[in-house]
Amino acid sequence: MAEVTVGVLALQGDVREHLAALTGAGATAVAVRRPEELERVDGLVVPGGESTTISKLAEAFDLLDPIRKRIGAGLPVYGSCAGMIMLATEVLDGRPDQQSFGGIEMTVRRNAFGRQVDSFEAPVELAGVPGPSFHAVFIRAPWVERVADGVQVLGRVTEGPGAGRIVAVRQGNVVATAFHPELTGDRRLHRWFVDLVRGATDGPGQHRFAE
Ligand SMILES: NC(=O)CC[C@H](N)C(=O)O
Repeated sequence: MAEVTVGVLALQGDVREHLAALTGAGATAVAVRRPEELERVDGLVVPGGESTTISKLAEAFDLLDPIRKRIGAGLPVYGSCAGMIMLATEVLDGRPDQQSFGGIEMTVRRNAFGRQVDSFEAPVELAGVPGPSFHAVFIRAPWVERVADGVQVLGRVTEGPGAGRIVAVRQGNVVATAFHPELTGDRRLHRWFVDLVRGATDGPGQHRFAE
């Protein structure tokens, strides 16, 4: 199987958990803090954490535009929770100066499930990922309020206060979930993403556009 290097944006958030999950899924996993490090990866994970902080640090570390450009050139990217927010073209309830990388034409609402359900767990089935429902962990999670044509809805909350809400999406090579598979032992999503990276990579630094 082709070896692929997947970066984890290491500015803030649950970086270590994603690095471990990617290693477990068969990729070479590296932390990305500088533009030079970004150039070497075949795929990128934007972790959960705090999107306002990740946004500020991405600007301070000169990563905002390089990441936008690589996404535009077809880089496979997966974002969980705050990472989902960073991949949205429109963010509701964000800070006025909050920036995102874009990549998925969608509107997300930060902290959407509200205070009473700051954190909760619910089963979520993901289209394209075989096996039983994910035991999805939501922590001050966003939900997706609108998707443009061309954005595939991969999963919705099936139970509880947010039942029916979209919490997993894909547009081309860019994938996002409102929940955190990196916090559970379930590696199916990371394996699926590593396969997506393999499929998109013809050689180091070469990326095709998604089907
Ligand atoms: N667990 C998380 O990543 C929380 C996301 C956080 N509420 C934000 O707006 O970025």
